[in-house]
Amino acid sequence: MTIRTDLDKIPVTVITGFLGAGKTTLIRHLMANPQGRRLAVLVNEFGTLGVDGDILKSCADENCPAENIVELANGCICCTVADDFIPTVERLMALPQRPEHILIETSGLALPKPLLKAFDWPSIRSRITVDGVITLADAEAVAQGRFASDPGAVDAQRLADDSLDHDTPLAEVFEDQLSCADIVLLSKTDLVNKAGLEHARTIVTEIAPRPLPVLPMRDGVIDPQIVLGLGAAAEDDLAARPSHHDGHDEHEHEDFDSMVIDLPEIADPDRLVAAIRTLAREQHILRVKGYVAIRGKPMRLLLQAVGERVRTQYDRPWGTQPRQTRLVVIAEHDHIDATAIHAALAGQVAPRG
Ligand SMILES: Nc1nc2c(ncn2[C@@H]2O[C@H](COP(=O)(O)OP(=O)(O)OP(=O)(O)O)[C@@H](O)[C@H]2O)c(=O)[nH]1
Repeated sequence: MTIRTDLDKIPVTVITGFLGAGKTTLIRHLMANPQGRRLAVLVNEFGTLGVDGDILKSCADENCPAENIVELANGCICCTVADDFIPTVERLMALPQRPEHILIETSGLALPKPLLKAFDWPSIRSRITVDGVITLADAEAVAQGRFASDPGAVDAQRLADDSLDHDTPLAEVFEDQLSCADIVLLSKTDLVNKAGLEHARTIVTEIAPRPLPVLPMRDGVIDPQIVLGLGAAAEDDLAARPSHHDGHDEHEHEDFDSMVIDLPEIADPDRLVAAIRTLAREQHILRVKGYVAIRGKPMRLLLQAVGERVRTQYDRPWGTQPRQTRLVVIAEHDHIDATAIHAALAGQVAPRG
């Protein structure tokens, strides 16, 4: 273990990437393989339901106890810097057992650059340095052109020129996240073949404003020595990380909406999954996550959907908690039809009695 004095800056790794790219899965892996470091984790979610924080707290151990895992829910880390983010980081630094490395998971819709700028704040700058920005990109989604439909036309120049802003909101977030990266991890390699992986790599390379290491990753498994300890001091290197929102103090999240759906017990998990797949196709849903109460099952079902890919897992008994289904749904604002989504999910509720 490294010996640290109070004069040493605490390294922070920012883990970013679009909704559902696998950020929480990577952090779980890093928590399980901390390389002797005492960790703290700050997780930011777009929706109001703290699913990621809950998942991470269930992995707490002596290297990263539950009090070292904090959530900034219902927001965008980049817009709440002064009010929420800085005080939270200061709280982490004041823990009796000072963390030796802090991992920050941004929400999948956050632009990482305003966050990097926060590390320039006087109270933070002298005590923390951004060791690196790790950007995850879902290899299958990228290869299918879900972010940049015409990769040949993607020109890094456009990032610097507001007048050429023809991007979709999805593409803008994706490009900003790549622009900030020190390393790009192409996640979910099990869902693509070799050609798909190479295609995704080409798209990322064309979008990135400078040459970057692009590494494949499955189920969050990567040698922590590759992603931690980069010493990038990203806060000193902002100009090399262009953003669509450079020059704007504020940015809007109106392009995306989240809704929380509360329901009683669900009859059949397979039919619920099928209904979510149909919704993802027809309502352009980007992400669904939360907990489901299945009639007759003592365990709660953790449900995660990224586009049409749905994963479920019974994670723990309900115990004394009310058996209630609660899902957060995130979609593009122009496409979301809250009534249709609610009706389709309510159709899966178990009949009374
Ligand atoms: N097939 C496959 N699924 C994966 C892999 N990594 C993560 N997933 C799944 O993808 C879903 C989203 O993973 P998360 O780690 O929650 O993604 P995230 O980026 O933290 O999601 P948000 O915080 O909502 O943006 C989960 O169902 C994971 O189990 C992988 O390598 N392969």
